[in-house]
Amino acid sequence: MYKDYKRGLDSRSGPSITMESGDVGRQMFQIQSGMNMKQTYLQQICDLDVDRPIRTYRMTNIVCTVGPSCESTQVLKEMVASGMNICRFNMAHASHEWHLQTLRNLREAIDQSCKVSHGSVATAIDITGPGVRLGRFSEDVEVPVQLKKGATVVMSSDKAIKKACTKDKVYVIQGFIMRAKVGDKIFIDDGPLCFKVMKKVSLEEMIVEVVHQGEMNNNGLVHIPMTTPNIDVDEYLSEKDKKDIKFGVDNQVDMVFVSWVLQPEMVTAVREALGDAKDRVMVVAKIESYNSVKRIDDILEVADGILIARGDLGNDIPPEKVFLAQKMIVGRANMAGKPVICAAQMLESMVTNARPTRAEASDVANAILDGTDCVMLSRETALGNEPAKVVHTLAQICQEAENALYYDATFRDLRFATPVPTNVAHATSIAAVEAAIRGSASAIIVVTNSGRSARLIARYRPHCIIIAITKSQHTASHLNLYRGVFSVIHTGGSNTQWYSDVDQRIHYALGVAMDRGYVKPNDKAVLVTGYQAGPGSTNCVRSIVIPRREEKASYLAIVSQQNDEDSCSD
Ligand SMILES: Nc1ncnc2c1ncn2[C@@H]1O[C@H](COP(=O)(O)OP(=O)(O)O)[C@@H](O)[C@H]1O
Ligand SMILES: C=C(OP(=O)(O)O)C(=O)O
Repeated sequence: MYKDYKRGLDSRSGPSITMESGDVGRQMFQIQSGMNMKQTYLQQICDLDVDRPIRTYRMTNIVCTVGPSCESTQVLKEMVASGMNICRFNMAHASHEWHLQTLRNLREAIDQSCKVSHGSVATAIDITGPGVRLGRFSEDVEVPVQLKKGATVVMSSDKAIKKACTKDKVYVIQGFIMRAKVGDKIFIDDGPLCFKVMKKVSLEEMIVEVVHQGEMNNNGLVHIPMTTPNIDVDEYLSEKDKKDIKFGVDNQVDMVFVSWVLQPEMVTAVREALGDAKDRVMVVAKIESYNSVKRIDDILEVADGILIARGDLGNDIPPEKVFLAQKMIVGRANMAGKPVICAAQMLESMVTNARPTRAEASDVANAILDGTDCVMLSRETALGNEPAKVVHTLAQICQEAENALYYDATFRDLRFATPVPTNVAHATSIAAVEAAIRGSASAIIVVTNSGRSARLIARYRPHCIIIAITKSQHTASHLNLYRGVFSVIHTGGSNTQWYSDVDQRIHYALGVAMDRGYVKPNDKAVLVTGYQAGPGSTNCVRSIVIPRREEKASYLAIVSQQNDEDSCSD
C-alpha cells in the first residue's frame, strides 16, 4: 500500500487501478443502475462483494489541514499526488507569515506536480469565529501539556499570560470566565480532557479541576457544552477574523470556513467582509453546536457549503447523537444542493499509526454512504507522522465506499422527490444524470464557465465522474467542493466559431481524462452543453460514444449522426 502511495497519482485518481474504466462502467451499470432499479435495498446489500474492483477515479473530495508536519513543498507535493483536493489553513494556529510561506510552498508543490493544475487543489482559510481558545504556552513548557485526573488549573483573563501560559495557569477571555458557573464542565479541543469549574475567584479568574484526563495544546478550543459563545450582534466578526479574511483575500484563497456559525447573519457578515472578493470566495459554515444544528435550514440558505465539525459538536451534544446530526445535515445539504464536508477524527489514529482502526475506516465509509461531498483531515495531516500516507489511505477508503453506494436508490429522491426550482437548468441536469445512469455512461462531460451546470449535475448525484471543462481557474478551484467533479481548465486559444470552440475544449478535456484512465475510446458518455455561447444557455443533453484520441472529431457533428441513428433529441 505504501509503495503505491509513493508512486503518486493525481487529484482524482484512485490508488490502485485494477480494471479498465469501460469495464467498470459496464459493471457499474449492471450492478448499480440497471439491475439495482429492480432490486431491493437488501438485495443490493447481499450483492456487495469484497473482491469487487474499485474504479479508476474517486468522487469524494479530500480536505487536508496544514500544520508543522506538512509545511514543506516536498510533503505538500506528496499530499497533492496522494489526492488532496482542498488545502485548509486554520487561522487559529500559527502566524500570517507561517500561513503565507506555507501557501507559497503549496503553490510551488502544485507547479511541480505533473498532471495537476492549480484548479485541482483549492485553498481555504478557517476563521475562528466566536469559539473561545486558550492562550499559548511559555517556550519552556512541553506541549501538549498532559493533565491527570484531580489536577487543578487556574483559568485567567490576565493578558500578561496570553502567550505565557503554564501547566497550572492558562489564559482565556474574560467573557468565558464570566459565563462559566460552578459545576460546569469545560471541554478542551475534541476531548477527552474535561475540567469541572470548582470556584469563581473573581471576574477574571476561576479554578477548574480535571475530571477526564487528557492534554492541552496551544490555542486549544475551550467549550462549555450547550452554552453559546458570546456574540456581538453589532459586530459579528472579531478584529482577528477580519484580519484573517483580509489575509485570505490578499492571497487569493478560494474559500473561507467560518467556525461556530450560530446564526445566518454570521455568514452574511463574512461575505460583507470579503468586499469585492465576495464573488470569487466561497463561504462554508461550520456546524459545531446544538444551536447551529437547530438552525441548519436558515444557515444552508445563506452559506455556499456546510462543514460538520463533529469534534466540537460531539462535545456540545452527546456523542451518541452526533450520527443523527450528521445524517440529517448531509441529507438537508444534499436536498438544498449545497456541498457538505464531514470532519473530525476521520483517521485520527494515523497521527501515529501506520493503519487506521476498523472503526475509523467504517466511519469514513458511512459518511460517504450518507452522501457527503468531502471528508476532512485535521491532526492527521497537520501533526501526523506521514501526512501523504494518510491522504492515500483516505482516498482508498473513499473509493471502496463509492463502489458500494446504491446510487439509484440513495439519490433517486434528489432527482424526483425533492422540490426543485422548475427551470431548464435543473431539468437539463436531471436529464443528464438519468441518461448517464440508464445509458451506462462512464462520464458526464459538461462545458461550464461559471461552474453552475457542473454544480447542478453534481447535485443530482450521478454514478459516474463529471468532467467539467472551464476557462476559469476560480471555477475549477470551487468545484473541488462538489462530489464527483473533475475540472479541466482549457487554456488554449478561443475559436471564433462557437461550436468549433466547444469541440476543441471537449477534445482537450477527453484527452486529459483518457491520460488519467478515467475514460477510454468507445465508452459511452453524456455531453451537456449550451445551444449557443453565453451563460444560461445550457439545455442540451447528448449521448455520445467517446472517439479515439487521434480522431479530431466534431462532437456536435457526432451527435447529429447519432441522433439520426438513435433518434436522440437535443
Ligand atoms: N498552522 C498550524 N500550526 C501549528 N499547529 C497546527 C496548525 N494547524 C493545526 N495545528 C494543530 O493541529 C491540530 C488539529 O488541527 P485543527 O483541527 O485545525 O485545529 P483545532 O482543533 O484546534 O481547531 C490543532 O489543534 C493544532 O494543534
Ligand atoms: C473541525 C472541527 O473544528 P476545528 O476547526 O476546531 O478543528 C471539529 O470540531 O470537528
